[in-house]
Amino acid sequence: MHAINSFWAFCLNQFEQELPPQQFNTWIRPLRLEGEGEPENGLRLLAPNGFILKWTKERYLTRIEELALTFFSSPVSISLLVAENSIRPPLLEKHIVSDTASTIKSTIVDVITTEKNEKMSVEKLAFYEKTRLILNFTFENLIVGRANELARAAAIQVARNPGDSTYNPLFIYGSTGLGKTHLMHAIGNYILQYSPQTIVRYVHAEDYYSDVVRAYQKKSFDSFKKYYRSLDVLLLDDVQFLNGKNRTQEELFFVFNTLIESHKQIVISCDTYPKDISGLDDRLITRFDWGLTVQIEPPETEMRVAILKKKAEIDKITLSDDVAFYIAKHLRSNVRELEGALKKVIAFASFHMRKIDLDLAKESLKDLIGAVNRQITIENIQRTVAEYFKIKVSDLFSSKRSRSIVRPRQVAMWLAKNLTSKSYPSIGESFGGRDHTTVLHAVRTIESLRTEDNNLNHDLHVLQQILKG
Ligand SMILES: Nc1ncnc2c1ncn2[C@@H]1O[C@H](COP(=O)(O)OP(=O)(O)OP(=O)(O)O)[C@@H](O)[C@H]1O
Repeated sequence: MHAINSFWAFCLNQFEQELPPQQFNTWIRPLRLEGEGEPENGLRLLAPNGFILKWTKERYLTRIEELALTFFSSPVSISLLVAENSIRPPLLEKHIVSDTASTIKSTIVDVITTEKNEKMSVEKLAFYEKTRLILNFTFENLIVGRANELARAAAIQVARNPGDSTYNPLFIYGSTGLGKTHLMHAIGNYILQYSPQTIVRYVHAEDYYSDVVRAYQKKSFDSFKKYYRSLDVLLLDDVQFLNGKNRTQEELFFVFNTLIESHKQIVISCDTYPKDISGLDDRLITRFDWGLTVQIEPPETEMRVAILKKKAEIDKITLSDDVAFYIAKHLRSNVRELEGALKKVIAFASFHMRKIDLDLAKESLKDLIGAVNRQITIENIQRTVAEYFKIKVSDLFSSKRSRSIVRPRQVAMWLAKNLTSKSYPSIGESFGGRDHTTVLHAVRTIESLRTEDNNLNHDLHVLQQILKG
């Protein structure tokens, strides 16, 4: 691999660890390296459009420069440019000319127009950001197989005819990491591609809940309601997170009714079938069943291989069949895990300046695959953490709130999330019947603390080594 390619693989890996996935996927992942070459010629990064260019320059360029200094031990010139053949929605020109209807419409059109001239106000950028759509999550990038063909077909119908009552709401369910979020973003991206004036908003249920709380605190319920009720397409992800949040559910109930009555499209994702969602108002559950409910199942081996090849192709990496089969054979439960493995292989190859072959894949994944085969259990994690921090296992289940207990408990939850395939609710259950939001909070706390706390990082490292054996 060329030095610059290796550096960019290193950079991607680094950003992925430092940024929340949403930010990484939106701003860093779409950047492409121009050409290949030696560091003396500098690093040229291509952004697919003006917004990404501006945003990345403002927020991440300094960090890329720092990483270059670490990697090459000398400064490297870095230029960020808009890709010349950046993809534009086919109907865009028509919309730009003909669409003068409302301020919101023209704002979107303005934002898109600026891809050419790069003159962009922060408000417009923020407005665009409001859709929260990950540009790479498209139908083109989604591999189809038996596991998701029905869900994908339904999603395409929705994207072509948003608001059609046969598919409204579209309810997509399946366990974690199987592509529900990807499919929702694909719907949003497709609609905006062909009809950029549509007001599309992707929102994770946790963020919807935060919006409700903020509206309460700021006494801005009117604008909250107005905003959500003005959407043409609402994509609500992981609705199971609204478990027990009654006030938020009530708000959603009204939004739901308003949108459906005015033939606006709603797409919802969840980890279970509507009737199995716990802690959710029956009125909502019944409504979730009004349109079409589709499931995504874990992909079979051939589909896992195809997904790996597609991901490699997006990253401009050649992946031979034997390597793809090796990874697909060993990691079966979800696609996110597969992607993680592929990234590990790519990073390993770039660090060691080696080509990706079966030996390298085996070497770079021996910990991961060993760990999966050894089946790390939550009980095992609890025992190991208790021993390590010299507390009792029962303290991890208890409601004690002293710091000496709370932190190990959070660490144990973080390890459970990272080393097992258990969902947040099931981890909560294993820690004395706690709510999944407690687990989510613990995982986020540890994620954020570890970036600045070296001792904590060390503890996490050692514990993972012990658990992986
Ligand atoms: N069929 C597929 N083809 C290509 N990539 C896929 C496919 N299914 C899933 N992925 C990828 O797997 C990763 C995880 O998918 P995603 O986040 O959509 O899962 P999810 O079902 O929403 O998970 P969660 O319930 O944890 O939110 C994403 O990077 C997505 O692009």
